[in-house]
Amino acid sequence: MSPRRRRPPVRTLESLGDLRSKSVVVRCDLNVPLRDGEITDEGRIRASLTTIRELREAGARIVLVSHLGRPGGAPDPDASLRPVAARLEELLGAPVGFVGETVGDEAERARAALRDGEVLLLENLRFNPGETSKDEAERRAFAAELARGADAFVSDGFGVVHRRQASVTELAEALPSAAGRLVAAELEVLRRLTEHPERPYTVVLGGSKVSDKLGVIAHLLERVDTLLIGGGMLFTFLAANGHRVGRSLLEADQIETVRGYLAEAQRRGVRIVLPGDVVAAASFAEDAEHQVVPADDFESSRFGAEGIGLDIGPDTARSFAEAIGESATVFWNGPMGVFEFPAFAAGTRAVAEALAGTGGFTVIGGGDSAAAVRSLGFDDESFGHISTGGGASLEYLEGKTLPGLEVLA
Ligand SMILES: Nc1ncnc2c1ncn2[C@@H]1O[C@H](COP(=O)(O)OP(=O)(O)O)[C@@H](O)[C@H]1O
Ligand SMILES: O=C(OP(=O)(O)O)[C@H](O)COP(=O)(O)O
Repeated sequence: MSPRRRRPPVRTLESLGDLRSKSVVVRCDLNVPLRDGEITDEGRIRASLTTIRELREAGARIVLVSHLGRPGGAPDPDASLRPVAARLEELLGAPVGFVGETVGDEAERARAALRDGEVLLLENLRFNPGETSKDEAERRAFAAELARGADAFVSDGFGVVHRRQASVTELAEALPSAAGRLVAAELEVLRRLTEHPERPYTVVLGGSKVSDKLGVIAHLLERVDTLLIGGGMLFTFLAANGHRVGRSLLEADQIETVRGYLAEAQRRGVRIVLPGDVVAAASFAEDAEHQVVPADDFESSRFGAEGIGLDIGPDTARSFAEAIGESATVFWNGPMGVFEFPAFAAGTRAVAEALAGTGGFTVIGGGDSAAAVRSLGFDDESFGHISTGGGASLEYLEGKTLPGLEVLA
């Protein structure tokens, strides 16, 4: 097992001193799922309230910043945070101002007009190329604009602490900075998973951010007993085992890497459970015709090579549930299928039921995973913890130093 670096604790709000009449920029992760402009899961908004309330009580002038989706550095009306401001105002029970830009004259005026305890939300950070630029100087320049006129920075967007982005890393360096209450609370739970996970320890991986998340497997193999692979991720594994996967999500350039993971797992005695059956659909659509097929013969469905895999099959769901039931610790990130379409939600539901039914310690991470279990009718209390960050918690669990935490140490 590779040596575990001890991670230094992050600075908390106390380190910022008296914030009365101070302008405080707060990085939240208000990246909520939207459908036809409606918020379908408001978990991340609710999770941000503790810090905002505390700063209001302290008399700070609060400037909230967040991203929503991946608009790619240019304005996109479908990714506006305006609906989030309206919902935040209701949940907070206090006015939340909104301006339709992140930086610029209008944003500056609104920031300067804030009085003690007032809250302003700026438009989507990712409408600006500087936010996600690979060039550090560009990120620094954008962070300097965000920092203008501010006295302090609070990092509370746990879902993005694994990103080296202007509002996460460079902004924290530009101002006196500290972790907010959400980030501190998330780290508290994740520490329990990294320091003394009770065994057997199972990690369930799915979702669609496959290229982001495949990389964590190398390090997870040093830490877990069992890995269950579903969601969009499973097809790269099937391809690595020589199977055809029609038009399913596939990271072709990762096939060799995945073969390496499979070999390494065998060497280490880690069990990687791959689906035995999957649901093939005629197209990526809510009402698509579909059929259960053996995972090793995906193109045998009536859709042939045109088929697209949208869920794990019922046998797989049963075997995943069994493995979860035998585990003392379970971490799950990424839905097992396209749960937003009821016809392809059964795998995700089965895994959620198994987690809810086990006596072990269970953690679910990720915006869509959290949205999935809530939309399927599970209470947050059915699980040990629901983390607001999927990629962030996975990278934390694999032992990485996360850039957004390093700058707060
Ligand atoms: N087989 C699949 N093909 C395409 N998308 C999938 C598949 N399985 C799950 N998904 C999608 O993955 C998305 C969530 O992925 P991701 O963002 O990685 O999870 P999280 O937000 O929980 O970290 C969901 O919108 C779901 O529809
Ligand atoms: O949804 C998020 O992450 P998650 O899907 O890993 O939970 C965060 O808002 C980060 O978004 P990003 O993966 O576009 O940087």
